[in-house]
Amino acid sequence: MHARGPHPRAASALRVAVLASGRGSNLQALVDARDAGDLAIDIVGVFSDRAEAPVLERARRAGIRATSLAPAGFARRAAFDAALFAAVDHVQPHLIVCAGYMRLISSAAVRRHLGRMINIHPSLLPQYPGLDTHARALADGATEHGASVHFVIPALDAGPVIAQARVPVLPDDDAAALSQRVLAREHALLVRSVALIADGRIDCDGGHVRLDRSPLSAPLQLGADDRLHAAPAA
Ligand SMILES: Nc1nc2c(c(=O)[nH]1)N[C@@H](CN(C=O)c1ccc(C(=O)N[C@@H](CCC(=O)O)C(=O)O)cc1)CN2
Ligand SMILES: NCC(=O)N[C@@H]1O[C@H](COP(=O)([O-])[O-])[C@@H](O)[C@H]1O
Repeated sequence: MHARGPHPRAASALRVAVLASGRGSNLQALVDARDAGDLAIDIVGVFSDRAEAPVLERARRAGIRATSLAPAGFARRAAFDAALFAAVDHVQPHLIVCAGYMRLISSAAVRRHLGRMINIHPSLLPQYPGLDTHARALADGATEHGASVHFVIPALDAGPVIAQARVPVLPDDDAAALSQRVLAREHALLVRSVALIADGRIDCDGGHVRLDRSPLSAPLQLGADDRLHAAPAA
């Protein structure tokens, strides 16, 4: 990939809001990369649907605004999403990162943020959208598994894929072992993907991922060097 000039927004860091429901190791990877000077982002807020999610404490420890909203307080999914994204929009993010956010986001909310919302998913999409991906891969006898970073569209886990990380499935793997091996690669995958967006090198145009303003023919691949590389020609 040839280096290009930074995005016109280079004067200010990419404002990133994170949506998460769980332990927050992917958020932590973004925080650590930011603090190490490896990622030019300003994490402007972390938002969760679960008040007890450990990700919120990670955010607070990092000095990041942490907000939770209980879906039980809303009659409909769309009403919950309207309230949640009103809080998200209030911090004016350039990019929203779903990092273990375990709710289907209503179409209206997705459409308002099309091209500005990404998700990290624990499978090699389009394989295994949805939940329980590791158990499903094992049940199928898959020999390879991994994670994908994709732009979010209304259809679940169906948006254009930016980058993937691949891991082997080992004969004695159970879902826990496989998920740990995948998770260990997710952190670099997410950091590098967000870095390309922050540098203005990756965007989404008409439902297609572009790298340096040219259509990306296949997802970038995370190498052993923890950097993203063009997929080998088929
Ligand atoms: N409209 C979209 N919303 C979301 C997407 C997306 O691509 N389009 N990605 C997800 C993240 N995700 C997988 O990566 C995912 C999240 C939630 C679910 C799901 O079935 N959730 C259930 C509740 C499950 C539970 O509470 O344990 C639900 O919302 O009813 C599947 C996949 C983020 N949202
Ligand atoms: N369908 C969405 C989904 O399953 N996302 C997955 O949730 C985990 C969150 O871990 P973390 O809270 O430690 O970042 C990650 O493995 C991520 O891929």
